[in-house]
Amino acid sequence: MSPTAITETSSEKKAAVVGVLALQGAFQEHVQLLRKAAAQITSTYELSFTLVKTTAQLAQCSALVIPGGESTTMALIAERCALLEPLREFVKVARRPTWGTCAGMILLSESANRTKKGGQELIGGLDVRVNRNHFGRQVESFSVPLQLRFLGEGEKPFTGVFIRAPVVEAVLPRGDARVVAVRQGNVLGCSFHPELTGDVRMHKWWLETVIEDLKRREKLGGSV
Ligand SMILES: NC(=O)CC[C@H](N)C(=O)O
Repeated sequence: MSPTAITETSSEKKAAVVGVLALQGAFQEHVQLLRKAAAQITSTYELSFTLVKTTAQLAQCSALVIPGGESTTMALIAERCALLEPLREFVKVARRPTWGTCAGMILLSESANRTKKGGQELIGGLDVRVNRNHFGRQVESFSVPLQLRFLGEGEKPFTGVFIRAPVVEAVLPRGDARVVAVRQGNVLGCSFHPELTGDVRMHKWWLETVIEDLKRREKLGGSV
């Protein structure tokens, strides 16, 4: 994948693009919350947000969100648009910060069960096995207060919205788990839907990790 250029803006801020995969699912909600979160962050980077439907659009991005929706549909569309390999390269070779929510986390897992015969194409990046639809069907959707320690000690609980949500049932190669948020290097996954809460905290926290990554790449003298 070609390096992503950053450009100096008149305010001497460096511009960087964060993409939201827009093949299917709740991508608009993510864009709205990312914009709201970015407005609360002061940094030397001017972040802009874009919908990603093509390889060319992906190549502009320094980081990516993969939304909730239907992972099999998203994988199929990605395959038809020849986006699957570029996505794998983005996540696993370029190691760009990538956050998958619900179906997005399924796609970012190395292994998923309850897939149809023949299996499901995944992007991978997280050494976990997820169990799709672990928390039941659409009518069994629920929300529950979650204590997300990475948001800071003493923070009020975060509302976890679970809709046909997966669980991380194994951390590979170690074994059994029952996890709803997982981070491995540049890849973050969560079972729930922070973009449906209006609560900006998780998007803000993730964008701060993206900015850290941009700074690190700049220091290394590579592409941002
Ligand atoms: N809300 C969601 O993203 C549901 C994910 C869905 N169960 C799937 O397998 O893709």
